[in-house]
Amino acid sequence: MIEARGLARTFETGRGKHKSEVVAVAGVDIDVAEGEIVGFLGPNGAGKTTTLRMLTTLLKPSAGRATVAGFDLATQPVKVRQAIGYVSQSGSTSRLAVSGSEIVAHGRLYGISKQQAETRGRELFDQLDLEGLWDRPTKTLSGGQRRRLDIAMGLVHDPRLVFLDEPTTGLDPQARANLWTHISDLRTKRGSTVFLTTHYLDEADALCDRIMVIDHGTIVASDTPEALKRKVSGDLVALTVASEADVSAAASTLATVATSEVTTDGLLVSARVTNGGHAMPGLLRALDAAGASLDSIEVRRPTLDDVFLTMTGRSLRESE
Ligand SMILES: Nc1ncnc2c1ncn2[C@@H]1O[C@H](COP(=O)(O)OP(=O)(O)OP(=O)(O)O)[C@@H](O)[C@H]1O
Repeated sequence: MIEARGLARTFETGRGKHKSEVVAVAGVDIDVAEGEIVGFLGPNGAGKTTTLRMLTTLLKPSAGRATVAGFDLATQPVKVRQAIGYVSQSGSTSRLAVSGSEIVAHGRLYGISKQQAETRGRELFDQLDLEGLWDRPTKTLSGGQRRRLDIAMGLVHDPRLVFLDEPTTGLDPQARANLWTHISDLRTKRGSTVFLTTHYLDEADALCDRIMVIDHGTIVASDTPEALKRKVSGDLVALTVASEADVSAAASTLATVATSEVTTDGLLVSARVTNGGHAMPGLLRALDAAGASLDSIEVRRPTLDDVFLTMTGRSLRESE
């Protein structure tokens, strides 16, 4: 569905002697198969939106080439546009419009008849939990309803490939989880391929078959969420000791089973351990024998944030 090679974009900023270049996307290769839900993850300013805007023909690449939905980005941009749906970060619904007429007008822009657009629009309202809102002014919709209307607009011409730019930003947790269900339904009920950007790790984890991580305009990882997490060696074991006097005994005992360096922060002593749950009984006995008193112990499976940390040396949350 998407095959991009060396896709790059630089921007010129400033004037005269203040002129400089910003490398927004440094040359990325992207492959997305039919029916996949792929998440494009990265901190603010990493190059997600710029990549999406290039793939949707809204921005000319400075270098590289791509085929999108079977058409060449450079030579067949109109065909690409007709074959894809794009839901931007800010959405495209006017606040002054009425929901149903907005979607019909949008369908007309794609060259489908008024009647076809109305039939498709009502079907999408049904699928996206917007029943009863056809005649409602868009300004009276809740944030979640408005976002789902944006998605319906992006789907009215029945595209095989849908691009969603940060679909759940600004929604409350319940509306986000609800939208995730609708996004996975796009694949199961409509057979759509979905390429979405997000900075929410839980969203990428819950929704995507595959995740591509972009940082400073370069793709630093691309795999299933599970495979990415497996690349981080070991679970995090975090011990909170009872007093400062226990720190050194706890640290040296943890070091005997750790696969990473042991770090200490106040009363917290932590390290990565292969199969943390399995190592726990032996570790507790050894801590006891070493005379280290504990307040609490936590074993945490690697998260996508740990993946980002391993790949880039900083936390995705920090970099935001
Ligand atoms: N029109 C422009 N002119 C100059 N610089 C730009 C322009 N558009 C984007 N950039 C720069 O390119 C880089 C990538 O921006 P982009 O919007 O693609 O990031 P992003 O990953 O989508 O970020 P966010 O999560 O904040 O939306 C940033 O440094 C940004 O400031």
